[in-house]
Amino acid sequence: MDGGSVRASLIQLAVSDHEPPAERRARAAALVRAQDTSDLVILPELWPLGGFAYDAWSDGAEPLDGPTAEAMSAAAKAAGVWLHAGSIVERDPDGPIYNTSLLFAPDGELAHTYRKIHRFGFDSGEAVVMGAGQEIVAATTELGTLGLATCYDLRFPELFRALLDAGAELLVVPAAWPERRREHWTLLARARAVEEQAFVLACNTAGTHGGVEQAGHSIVVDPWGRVLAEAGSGEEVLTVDFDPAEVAKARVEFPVHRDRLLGIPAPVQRA
Ligand SMILES: O=C(O)CCC(=O)C(=O)O
Repeated sequence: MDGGSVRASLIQLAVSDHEPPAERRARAAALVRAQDTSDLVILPELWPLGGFAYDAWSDGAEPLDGPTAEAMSAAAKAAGVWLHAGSIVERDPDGPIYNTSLLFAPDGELAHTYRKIHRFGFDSGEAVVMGAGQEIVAATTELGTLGLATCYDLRFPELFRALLDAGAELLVVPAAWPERRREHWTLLARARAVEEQAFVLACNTAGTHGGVEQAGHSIVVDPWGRVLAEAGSGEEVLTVDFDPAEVAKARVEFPVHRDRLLGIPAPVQRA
């Protein structure tokens, strides 16, 4: 952090079916280590196995001290950054598998985890084979308070309102969002930034896996809904500098949250 400014790097990793997870893990770790001038580094959702590679999840699931966590902890420490390492398929020895995000501190400690609350897939995939997270996670760091959400969560404004109430200033959203609905991705990222008057740092996947082309277009939006940076479709590292103090300033300058109706009146029944 330099004079109030935070540098964030979003690693929009390409995920394909032909790259073995161990190779992708080594590649991701090298990319994280290279971001040693950043304060915060972010990877996408389920990048070790693939967000749509359902068949690989059961065998490839890993515990919170598994190979991905180990590699990411070492990479965060080597680069000296806060690392939101995207999410893994977490094997809970006492329960189902989960879509779990990992946040590492600059000393390599696993500071927070977040199990995705809204599972995507309706009657298939994640919605069927994974457990749902039950906890809202807002992580206090020297960069600001990070509100954690994952991919499909972006469609549920009530989660982001709860993150606001928990103090979130930077909303971090790793994703494996398909190209087919790319307009929704950028629109919802901006909507959440405007509603919560917060920065949104949304890191998507590139490439094609499990037969699903990914949208890329990772995006960083400021509390006024302005797009500070947006990636293209392929693999890239999107780096942006911003001042987290802009959140408090925006909330004072345009104090919309003051007008929240916490007890919305019941609908009027008409005969
Ligand atoms: O909501 C969408 O359109 C995509 C969500 C998704 O792909 C996911 O949550 O993994």
